[in-house]
Amino acid sequence: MSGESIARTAVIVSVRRVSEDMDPDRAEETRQLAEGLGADVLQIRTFVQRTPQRYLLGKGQVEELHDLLQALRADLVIFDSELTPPQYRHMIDFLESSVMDRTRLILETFAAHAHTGEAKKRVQIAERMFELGQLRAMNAGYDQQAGFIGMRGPGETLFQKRRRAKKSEIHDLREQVREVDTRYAVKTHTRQESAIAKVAVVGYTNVGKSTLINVLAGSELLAENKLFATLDTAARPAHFGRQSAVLIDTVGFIRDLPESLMDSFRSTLAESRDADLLLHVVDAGVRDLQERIHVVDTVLARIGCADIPRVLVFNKIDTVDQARREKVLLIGTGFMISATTLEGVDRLKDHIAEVLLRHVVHGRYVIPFTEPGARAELYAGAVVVNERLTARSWIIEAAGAAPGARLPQRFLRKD
Ligand SMILES: Nc1nc2c(ncn2[C@@H]2O[C@H](COP(=O)(O)OP(=O)(O)OP(=O)(O)O)[C@@H](O)[C@H]2O)c(=O)[nH]1
Ligand SMILES: [Mg+2]
Repeated sequence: MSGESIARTAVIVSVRRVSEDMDPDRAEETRQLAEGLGADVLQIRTFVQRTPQRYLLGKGQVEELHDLLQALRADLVIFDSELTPPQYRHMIDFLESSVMDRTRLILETFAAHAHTGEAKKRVQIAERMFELGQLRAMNAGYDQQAGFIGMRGPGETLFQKRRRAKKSEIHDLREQVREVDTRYAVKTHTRQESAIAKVAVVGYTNVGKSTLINVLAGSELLAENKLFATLDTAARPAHFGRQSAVLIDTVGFIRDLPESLMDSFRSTLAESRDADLLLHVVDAGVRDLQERIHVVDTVLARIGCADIPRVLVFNKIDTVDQARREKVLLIGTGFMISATTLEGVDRLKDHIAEVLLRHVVHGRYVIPFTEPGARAELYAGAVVVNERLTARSWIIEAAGAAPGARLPQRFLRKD
């Protein structure tokens, strides 16, 4: 896998069982992924699988696909599902063109968008793990085909050699990102101690997470109309009323996110785990909105974020008509906004301020000059809104402290 764009003419193939409906959203998403890598998609072709096929498509269907590729002069065929290693090999042999499946397409997309050293290494880990999985599956397949389970043939030795090489590559790469993973852990820990509220912006890919953070924090994170534009998490300070918070931009999710990517990006994804609040951003304009919400909820649960307070944000509301707005409201309670026209953004900000306030110990502290340690504690554990001096003390107004922060409560004046 190169990570370079695949400037080619492509046909997307969607295979469904007789009992299944065509899933146009999935095929469309595959098209977006392919186009994001520079492919020119000539056609989306659906095949119906009447009986389970060892090679996904029947003999006649593979011939039909072969002829279609020739007629269109397409040099790449993309399956919008995952192929098993034997299916993949079979398609390459029979179709005489390059073959990709959904997993490879997503891996390529990540590879193409990885700009930092860290992201590049994580993608490499995912690629090696994917290849290792393919090796294992192929080996198991050969064993079954040849019927010599347990026999030590030359093929097995080669397999073992390759497997060892992959494993050692994965080990080395993991060592290289371990330091970064530790830094994540330390950062999380420090932030918990300083008790500045943390708001993680999560959601399906391309819904406008980075754009929303830029609006809320006045930042300039990369935001573009591409799936997986963001591959590194980023933190940006923002203010909601008198509350300070850190906004966290995160890697987007997608249905069937390859396991290997899920694994190698786990620590980045888990950045959201100690958030005080999750903004789950969705694109109000997509048809499969509910399914996408479900995909995101499932991943959030898997990475340990199920119990964090959550706000649904229906973004891109500028792209939908009134009828759709009403439909969206039936899907769930949330905020309708547009991160580009800014409609609804102020209401969302007020709501975030309110939620953060619920977490906050807000008060006026009178700390004598003889207790500089208490003043330091307050600065570390809360957001200082105002400070003035009298002859003997600091009078400090503080907010923004999360529950559990160590604050010099003995100096708190309740008035
Ligand atoms: N029309 C419209 N477009 C928007 C809105 N918000 C974001 N966009 C566009 O949607 C595209 C994706 O925005 P990003 O902010 O990169 O989305 P993301 O969720 O961070 O995407 P990934 O990092 O790729 O997962 C960009 O082209 C944005 O300009 C909106 O409210 N309305
Ligand atoms: Mg982004």
